[in-house]
Amino acid sequence: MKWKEKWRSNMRTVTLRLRQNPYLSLTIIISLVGRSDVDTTSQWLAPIVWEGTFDLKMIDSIYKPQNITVATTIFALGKYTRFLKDLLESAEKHFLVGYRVHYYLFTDLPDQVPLVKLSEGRKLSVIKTESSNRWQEISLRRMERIEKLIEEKLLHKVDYMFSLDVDSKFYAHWGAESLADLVGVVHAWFFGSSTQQFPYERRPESQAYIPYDEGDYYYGGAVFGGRPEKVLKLVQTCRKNLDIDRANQIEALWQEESHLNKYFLYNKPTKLLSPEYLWDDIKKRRSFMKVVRFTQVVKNYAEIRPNH
Ligand SMILES: CC(=O)N[C@H]1[C@@H](OP(=O)(O)OP(=O)(O)OC[C@H]2O[C@@H](n3ccc(=O)[nH]c3=O)[C@H](O)[C@@H]2O)O[C@H](CO)[C@H](O)[C@@H]1O
Ligand SMILES: [Mn+2]
Repeated sequence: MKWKEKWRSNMRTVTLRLRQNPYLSLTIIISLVGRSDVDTTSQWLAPIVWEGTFDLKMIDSIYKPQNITVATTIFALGKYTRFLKDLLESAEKHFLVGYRVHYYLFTDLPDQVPLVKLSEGRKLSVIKTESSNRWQEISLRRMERIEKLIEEKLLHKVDYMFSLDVDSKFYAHWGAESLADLVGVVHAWFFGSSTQQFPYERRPESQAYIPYDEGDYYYGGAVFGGRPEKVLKLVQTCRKNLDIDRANQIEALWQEESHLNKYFLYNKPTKLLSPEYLWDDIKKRRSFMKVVRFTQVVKNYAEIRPNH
């Protein structure tokens, strides 16, 4: 066969394969052009994880042989227990599949924890926790509870950890590409906004204060993680600053999320997860979102929270 004929026949096969598998075409296009539509590194050269920026096979070949365990804290107090079933079931389908995951579930209502079948190597521990009559308090006290858990159970025992909001659901793959020393997620609603528009705490009286001329990203409080010793420093600092604020009778605009943003401003995350890792069901899908991996589900705030 002449080389021209051979070339034509090869191209016919490639075209046919691509037609049969549109996902393959998309993967090839993304890998050819990369992600020129979004930033894939921060100014301090931390990767920002987007679909099309990582080779999963390569990543799994690094982490799988290490037989790592990833602890995951979830708080479900009061009526928020209703989110557990969907969150856990979807996590078993998409979250670090094939890895050891230990869910630590904090709740005041252990009886309402649904029975969800966990895959091999995965387990769930329930930690009985007192509730509060203010949702703000429930949310921000996660910091001190995670601090205690790390000190008592996680330090030097697990490799990585995440804290996840319970009013959430996984829709697609979330794997080992998300692991690093210190991990934050870029908040979907403030991705692309100017730093002046970020809802950082702007009152100098609060420990979470960030002046208008500072800032780089706005991180969501719903997802953070990393190595236990790094997360310990984070939650400990936030807890101390929350204590000082409490003594001064001031509560930051977005509670612990404001303190988290202050911490990340001066202690940069080593990996940033794109809004693929924290989208919102009520938010219109944008063209840069090739995949939605994890989202906040719709909730009726007035009905579900203990206060408004
Ligand atoms: C998407 C995102 O980044 N969300 C953050 C945002 O609002 P959200 O509206 O997401 O806050 P939220 O009502 O989901 O509360 C945060 C979390 O606290 C827990 N919870 C809260 C109330 C309750 O009655 N029972 C209960 O268990 C639960 O785990 C929930 O996921 O701001 C909060 C602080 O103001 C937190 O930083 C959230 O992580
Ligand atoms: Mn939430």
